[in-house]
Amino acid sequence: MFHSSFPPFLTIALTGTPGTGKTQVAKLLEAEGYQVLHLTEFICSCKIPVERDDERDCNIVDMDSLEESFFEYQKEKRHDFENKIQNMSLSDDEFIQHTKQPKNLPVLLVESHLAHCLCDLAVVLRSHPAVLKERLDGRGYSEKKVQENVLSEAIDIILCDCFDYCRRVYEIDNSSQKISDTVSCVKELIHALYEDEFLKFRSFVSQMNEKNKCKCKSKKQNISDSNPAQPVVSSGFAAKSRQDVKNISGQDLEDIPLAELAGTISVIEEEGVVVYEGDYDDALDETHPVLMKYIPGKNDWSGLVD
Ligand SMILES: Nc1ncnc2c1ncn2[C@@H]1O[C@H](COP(=O)(O)OP(=O)(O)O)[C@@H](O)[C@H]1O
Repeated sequence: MFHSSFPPFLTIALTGTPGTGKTQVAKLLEAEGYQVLHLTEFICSCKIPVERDDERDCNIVDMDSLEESFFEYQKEKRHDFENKIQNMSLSDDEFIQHTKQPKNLPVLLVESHLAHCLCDLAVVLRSHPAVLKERLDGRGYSEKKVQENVLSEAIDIILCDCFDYCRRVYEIDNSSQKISDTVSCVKELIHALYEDEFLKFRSFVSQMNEKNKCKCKSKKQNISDSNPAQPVVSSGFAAKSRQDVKNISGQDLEDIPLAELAGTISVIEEEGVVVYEGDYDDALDETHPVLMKYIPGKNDWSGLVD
């Protein structure tokens, strides 16, 4: 019999271009009791090797070393969670109720523009380039650094990156939101995501038991196999605001090979919306990432919860 005594413990990336609000949102969630890892602080406290790139005015982190330390940390967090629920005997419904309390939600939210490289689920905070520029101008960054970040947001660099690493990707556009609304969006999303992963996991376990198949390779892989292949549509700032971005950053997007910047995913513009059509197979073990745009109060979770 396939047996799993513990429900899943998830790590979810809270990622986005600098200035999109990751740190502030994560701090507010932490204050409510959610488990948050601020990756920049973690990199310092674990003494992960970092090289300075003076030309681009940024730090380059040794990702192998970061991965190693992060997976150890994640393992500890999962063990803590398993120890906590070890002696509770809750039905599935009771367990889901239990997780409604932030401190009981078995989710580690990892906040950083690198977080999606370490997690297989991602929430991407997005801000319109004009809004982002205003926020970054107030930070005392060099003009070049502001331009680079604004451009990166305009052409969905972080979002595209997420498709290389994550099996489920969600974006929240906070350009015209109050920060408290963004926090509510993230909360609703991570609870719904947990419930969905939990139900899929349970259904997987019972299917395995029914069929009495012990040969499953990995729980995670099988759960993600049930995601349907879908074309992915982004908020497409690049397409909507080519001229805006040119005005703001002084760079002409016409000169930039978008598909090249977007890595393995080719970018096609269709009627003002950027459609990503990708051959994700190599990067994602034949699974297809699912991108959902979060619209406050309007999301239909039926596509998410089976
Ligand atoms: N809806 C919003 N969501 C997130 N941040 C917002 C929002 N509106 C304004 N902000 C402001 O944008 C800034 C984002 O900064 P920060 O959280 O440090 O971004 P990051 O960590 O992504 O670099 C903060 O000053 C925050 O108060």
